[in-house]
Amino acid sequence: MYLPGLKSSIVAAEPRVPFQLTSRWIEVLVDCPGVQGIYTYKLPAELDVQPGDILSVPFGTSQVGAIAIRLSQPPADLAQDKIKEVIDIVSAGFFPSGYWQLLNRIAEYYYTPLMQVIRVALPPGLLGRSQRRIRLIAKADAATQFLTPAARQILELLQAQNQGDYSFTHIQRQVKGAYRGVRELLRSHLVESYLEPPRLSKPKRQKAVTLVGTGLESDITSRQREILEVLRRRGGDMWLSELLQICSTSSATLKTLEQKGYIVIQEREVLRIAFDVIAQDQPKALTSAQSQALETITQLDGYAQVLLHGVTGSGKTEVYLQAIAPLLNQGKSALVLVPEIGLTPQLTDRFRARFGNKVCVYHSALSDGERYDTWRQMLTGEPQVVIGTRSAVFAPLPHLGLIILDEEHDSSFKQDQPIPTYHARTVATWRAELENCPLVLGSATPSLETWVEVKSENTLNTHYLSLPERIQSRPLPPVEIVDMRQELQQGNRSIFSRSLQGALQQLQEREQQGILFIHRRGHSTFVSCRSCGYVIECPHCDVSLAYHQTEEKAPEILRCHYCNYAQSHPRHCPECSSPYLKFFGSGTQRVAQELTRQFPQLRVIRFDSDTTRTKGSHRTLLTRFANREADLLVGTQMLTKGLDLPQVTLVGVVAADGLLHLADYRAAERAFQTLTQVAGRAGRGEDPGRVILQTYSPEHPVIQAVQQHVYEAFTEAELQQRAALNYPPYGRLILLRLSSTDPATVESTAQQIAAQLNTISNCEILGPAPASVLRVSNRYRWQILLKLASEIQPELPDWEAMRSLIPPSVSLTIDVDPLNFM
Ligand SMILES: Nc1ncnc2c1ncn2[C@@H]1O[C@H](COP(=O)(O)OP(=O)(O)OP(=O)(O)O)[C@@H](O)[C@H]1O
Ligand SMILES: [Zn+2]
Ligand SMILES: [Zn+2]
Repeated sequence: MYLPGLKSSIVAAEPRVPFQLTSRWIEVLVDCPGVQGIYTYKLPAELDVQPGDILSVPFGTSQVGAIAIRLSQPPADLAQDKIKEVIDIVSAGFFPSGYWQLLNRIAEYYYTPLMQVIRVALPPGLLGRSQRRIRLIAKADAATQFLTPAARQILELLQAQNQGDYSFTHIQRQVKGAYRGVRELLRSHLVESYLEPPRLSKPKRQKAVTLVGTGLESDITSRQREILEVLRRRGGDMWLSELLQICSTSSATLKTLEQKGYIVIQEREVLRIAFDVIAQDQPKALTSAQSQALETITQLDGYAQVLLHGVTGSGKTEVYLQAIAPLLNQGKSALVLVPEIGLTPQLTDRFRARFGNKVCVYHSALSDGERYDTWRQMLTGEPQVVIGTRSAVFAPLPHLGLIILDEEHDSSFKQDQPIPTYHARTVATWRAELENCPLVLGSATPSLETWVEVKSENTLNTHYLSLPERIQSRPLPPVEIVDMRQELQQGNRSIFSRSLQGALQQLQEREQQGILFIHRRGHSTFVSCRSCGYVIECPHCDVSLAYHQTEEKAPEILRCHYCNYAQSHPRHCPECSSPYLKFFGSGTQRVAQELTRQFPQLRVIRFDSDTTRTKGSHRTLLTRFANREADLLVGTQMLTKGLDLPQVTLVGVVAADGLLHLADYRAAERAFQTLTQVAGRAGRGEDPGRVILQTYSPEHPVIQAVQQHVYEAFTEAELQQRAALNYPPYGRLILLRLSSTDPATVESTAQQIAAQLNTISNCEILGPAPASVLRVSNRYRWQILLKLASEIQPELPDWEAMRSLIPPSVSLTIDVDPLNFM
């Protein structure tokens, strides 16, 4: 089976099968406890079923709910008279029109079976928890004498009830032949059928701590006093779990305080989708660049792709907010996609301050219950704003008026695995097309893909909007580049240059705050023996183990950043027993320790994936920093994304080099984006900012471009190189990843597949080659990279056909438009 061309896929996703008038078939998704799959049913002639309708179908010995996905041909391997018939439509138009077209298009473009696409899109057990109900719609004065006895009996049953509304199962128990009876009543428009999502099972209760002390505490320790102080500063009322986390204290300590009468701990009800009360805020008076941008966006009618290119701190969020407000008044909804959940507390707070409880947050870290609640709220069709990470692009909002992708350049919008390996920006474009609404892509450092798409003159429906200045014409911070080779030559062996040391010294004196960016978490990237050169490696992966120590005297651990294997740090070299083991490369922990040593008075918060593992910890750490409980925030990549803290004046980049020398064709683009974004955190308030960028390659074009704040010049130069090598955005890439526990099988399979693919025209095949780290978690990994002219959907065998070439012990991922080449 071969796929149709790219351009036609939107059309191809629509059913264009020539149906006979008498028999039609439909593929439905059955999704009940224990069963999840796509099945084909026959359609009775009198039912007008559309994709997105909820149906009831016979399944085994019972009847279950199912979602109509697409009209189809009967499966070849089933006798037609064996195919069962759809019983009824339970709820017409349950999903927005075009939704299933979107999922089909994703399945096709990303070489993924539709079922796998549905799994990322829908919360599990959607239908299993819902209930079909029947209610009266008209006064039954006429025509009832023609009804069959069953239908009349049902009608009487409903009329006898106050609201004229019963569950279908109740009717079934009361009336014989309920199916036919209900169908008859539906056809005569006397009743309607609808699907009721389950009511919230049980309100969730959680412990809250309330301050009741007088402020005259005398019989408590200073530690306990500190806890009361934290509670007081936050208005005297906090969730227990939050207080425990912020104060790193135990329930026992809080119990003591309760016994002494300073606090009260009691259970309180929380909404499962909990949010703190946030002060209302009003729309701001826009700058002229903001007004121009807003005007263009609000005047759009139907599909359009808009790039909102605004330097860091130029007020893109305010434009989003004011573009959404009128939509809500028109009864429409908006979808806002953001890169990572660590970024969302601040952004969601801003949205909630403007739109209150019309805002829902949706991301993959929600529990099934929370995900389900949010879904239920979306399907009501009430105008609302959904903010979420990449999977929220599937949020089934009806009446979608606008899609926004904030920080559109960010690579966390791309899923590497499992399949479908979708990019939320690509899917958002299709979704906006299908819903006929605008898509706004916002960034200070747009991806080259978006830049080319919006800037090339022959595309219709694209708009380029620019916010070239910061709010209140604040300057972008000057970037000072420090050549670390010279520092060393001049006798400075510290990881901080003299310039950075001076700036750190000044922070506390001036009551300002700073951010230090480090490329890696952990302490050191690897440990090696000074006597024999042995490097300690992961037993399951072909990589060195990273050294972790959270603070001085804490346990020393070696950890694998690929498979998370951990062991304690050996005292002697496992190879030669020498005690001289040395650490190389510095991560966040090492930098934090070094800071404590050199600047003991400086209060530091570490912000990386090790310290933000638990739910709510991003928010907790950022709130502490915003409340000036620390002078310096030390962290990785996460710091670069959308933080808006006016009191931050200093940004330091400890070593830019780790970003510059990554071995993939996007390294320069990514390094430029990351460094520009992190630099953009400085000087967003009244006090001017300052950036100190330490590097061993000060002459590198990326470093130069970051210093001069020249996005466009950098981008044009980078695009020339991409064009010369036919890399994206000019050519397309598809990466096949193969892995197996058996090194020989995976290698030979990769070779066979590459040979098969060699027959595809217009396609260059690179590899097969072992992945840059061959073995991860004891699986050997090989890759085949396909390079294609842009706009061509290659005639790749479909997923099933490809799968059949591969022995069961080998796993395959087809990564379309890959960003990650590890
Ligand atoms: N018109 C305005 N008048 C006054 N303040 C504004 C205005 N618009 C935005 N701001 C404020 O300016 C600050 C920066 O805005 P915002 O965070 O939206 O910038 P941004 O463009 O998203 O930056 P980045 O890309 O760096 O995240 C915010 O504190 C915001 O409240
Ligand atoms: Zn050794
Ligand atoms: Zn490992």
